[in-house]
Amino acid sequence: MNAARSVARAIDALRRGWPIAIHAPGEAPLPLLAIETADPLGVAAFAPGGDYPLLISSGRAATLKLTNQLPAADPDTPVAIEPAPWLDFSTAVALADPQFDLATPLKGPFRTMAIDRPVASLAAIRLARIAGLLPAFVIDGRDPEVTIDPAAIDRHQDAAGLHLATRARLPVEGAEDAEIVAFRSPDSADEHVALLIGQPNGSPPLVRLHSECLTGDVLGSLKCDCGPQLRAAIQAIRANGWGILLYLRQEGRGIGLVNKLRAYALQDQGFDTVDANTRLGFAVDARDFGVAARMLDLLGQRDVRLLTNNPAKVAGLEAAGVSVVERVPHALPANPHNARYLATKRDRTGHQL
Ligand SMILES: Nc1nc2c(ncn2[C@@H]2O[C@H](COP(=O)(O)OP(=O)(O)OP(=O)(O)O)[C@@H](O)[C@H]2O)c(=O)[nH]1
Ligand SMILES: [Zn+2]
Repeated sequence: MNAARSVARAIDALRRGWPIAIHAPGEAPLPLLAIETADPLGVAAFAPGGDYPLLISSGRAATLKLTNQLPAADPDTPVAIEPAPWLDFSTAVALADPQFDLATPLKGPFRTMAIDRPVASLAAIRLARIAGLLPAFVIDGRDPEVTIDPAAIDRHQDAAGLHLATRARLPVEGAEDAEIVAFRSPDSADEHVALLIGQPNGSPPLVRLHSECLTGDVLGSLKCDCGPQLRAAIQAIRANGWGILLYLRQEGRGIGLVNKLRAYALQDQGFDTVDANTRLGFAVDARDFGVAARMLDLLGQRDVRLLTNNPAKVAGLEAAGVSVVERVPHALPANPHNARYLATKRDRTGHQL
């Protein structure tokens, strides 16, 4: 089966609570069922013996103190938990979902076990993020119908298939001469867009990489700085003469809307934006700026002036072959609701604010 189709089928199955199996070359198949969408009947059908191991990510395992270590350098690193008589469905949910961490003490003890299918296990954690689900699975049940090769999941992340789909004039507030360009890829359903503002004048464009933030961009959330940054970027590009705003469909720094809102719920409990992502089992920043580099390439731009406070964006673009000739700061005034978020970005994720 075509790789893109197999990823789409696997995502669909996981989101419906159906099992899938990951077949990595040279490894035994890894059957799995996402805990978030499972129910007791589904688990009983998948693992009729009632004795099943779980697979979670290292950040979640470190939060649960299941490993005597900090999260692994690659936060997608998988950790397997041994079957135990007290590991029932509600305990599996508690291991997967941090929302009740503070309220309910976990039954236990839980022991980790060696990962015998490392390629498939890592692919499972990545697939959960792509599907917008918590990275936690019941594993080693009955061999399911839907199967997927980890190479298909890697391809899903690859920007090479991205192409220009269409373009049109789009007058926007602050830039009435703008043009919108939409991109598509056969490997992923995300439709990224670029807003081209002003006319090229021979100098490198002023570029803003904006990651989707439904709450900030559309609803006017005061918890982050996305909405004001989006509008200020259009103004700054217009004032510069010309440039490009890339609107990247990487909601929640790449973990998806629902997981971002789970992170917000953890922030309501007092965790900061960094620890909230880790408790959920995700990387602090799961974005891939290769997509942005490919869009710039398709627009014929290899040298850019980048509007950002985030050195990781500069590094990510450079690693993907774009030359960032200048970083232009893009800080906006704080409000009482986002002051801590901005301070965390400055103190913990290297933002130059
Ligand atoms: N996971 C998570 N994502 C968040 C949170 N707050 C905002 N975001 C997401 O962060 C992204 C916005 O980050 P950006 O403004 O593009 O980038 P940045 O890394 O802050 O760097 P700048 O270019 O300096 O703004 C959007 O996808 C938001 O949805 C949060 O608390 N948790
Ligand atoms: Zn935001």
